Amino acid sequence: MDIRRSLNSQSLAEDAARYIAERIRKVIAKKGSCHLSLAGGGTPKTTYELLRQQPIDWSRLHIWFGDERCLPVGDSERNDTMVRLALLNHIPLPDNHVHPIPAERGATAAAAAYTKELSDIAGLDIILLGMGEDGHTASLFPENVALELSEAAVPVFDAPKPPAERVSLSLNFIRRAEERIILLSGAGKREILSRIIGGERFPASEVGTATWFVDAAASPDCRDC
Ligand SMILES: O=C1O[C@H](COP(=O)(O)O)[C@@H](O)[C@H](O)[C@H]1O
Repeated sequence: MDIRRSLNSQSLAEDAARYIAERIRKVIAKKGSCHLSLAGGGTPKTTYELLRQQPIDWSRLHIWFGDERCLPVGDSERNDTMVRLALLNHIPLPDNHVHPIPAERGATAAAAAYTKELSDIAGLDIILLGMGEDGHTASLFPENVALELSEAAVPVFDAPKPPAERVSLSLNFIRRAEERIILLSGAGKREILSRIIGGERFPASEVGTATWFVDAAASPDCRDC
């Protein structure tokens, strides 16, 4: 596992924002555009706020989402609401470069629509992911049937973390991206990370090769924090 440790959540956000910006620039230099998928939840918010200050040719970036909660557009618990407030509202990105998951239509219809939209591109260049305290990533929860589905975007029901109905990129599709970056912050993540390092399997450990940005509180090797 490629684990990059940061002192605290602020330095994790700084380190991750710098790294992500550098990766985006590399992809744009090579391909002319970059398809980036973003994570939701609380962990990446500061990273997004710092990412918007980085020198990036935003006109060449496309934003996708790793998962969405089935709530009305604009709901404060939606992942795309957080991403708009922290990043998208502050950068000159063409409207048609933002690809929200239409989760307000319900999980089944939204997953089908997003799978269709994703079929227009060759694949994602970079996927940012988080990990929950139960080892879930995107909206792929341990033992949930969505883990077995192979379309690009899949409906998720019975998620143990509210709301129960969600849409997620599938494990299959996440594995096919060019690059994965996982952000982990806080003591609540330490036990699961330690079990993953010890060889136990959780959805977050199954995404394929990834660069893990971990702060001291989440790090099993940090005895004093
Ligand atoms: O519900 C979700 O949880 C994970 C982890 O969130 P965090 O608040 O613990 O950082 C997140 O990656 C995912 O996008 C989100 O929908």
